[in-house]
Amino acid sequence: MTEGIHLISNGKQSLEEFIKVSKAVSPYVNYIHIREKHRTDDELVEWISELVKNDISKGQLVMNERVELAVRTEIKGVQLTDHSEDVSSVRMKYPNLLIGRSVHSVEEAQDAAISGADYVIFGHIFKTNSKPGLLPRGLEQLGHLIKSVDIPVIAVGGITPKRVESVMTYGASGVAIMSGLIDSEKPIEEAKHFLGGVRDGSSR
Ligand SMILES: Cc1nc(C(=O)O)sc1CCOP(=O)(O)O
Repeated sequence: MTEGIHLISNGKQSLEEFIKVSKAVSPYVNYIHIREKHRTDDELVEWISELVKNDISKGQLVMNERVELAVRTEIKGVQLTDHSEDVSSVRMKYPNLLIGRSVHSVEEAQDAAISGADYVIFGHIFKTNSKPGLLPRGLEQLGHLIKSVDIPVIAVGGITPKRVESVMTYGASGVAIMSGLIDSEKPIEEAKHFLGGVRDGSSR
């Protein structure tokens, strides 16, 4: 299942800081994405092994872009982008790997779906400091994109607990969150709010 809550690392925390947040929120989130573009493969292998030592399941971990590293470390999945290997070639090589694709248009989403992605992440929906200077795409575009594909669409960008219900009402299967959990002073409380929103929104 790809629905629910995806936590995404912000590329700015130390491993220790990220482990702290991950441990706190892991009971409330479905997936934990390691999105640390500037780090070496060796560093990321260490991230995975330390997260696992801290009771984060490999089944919860998703690696941004680095497919071979995800396969080698036997974690759950990869999040592909327009800079990474194609969905179709990854799907052909690794039939059982969870494959998400980050998309920014209906065309990209449809291509990902046809190519065998399990889900797409679409954004950014709301204005967010994590994507400075770029116009948000908004709920209407989210709703339109969701209707144009038959795989789950996860909403990303400026997601707060209060906004979860609105994206779920537009048909999202879940939300991906960076600052809403990473920068929170009370990540457990915040994660519970996010989870409440996802549950209420999806039961509509
Ligand atoms: C990782 C990411 N991808 C986006 C996209 O639009 O594809 S927006 C984003 C950052 C989301 O951060 P926050 O939860 O702090 O708004």
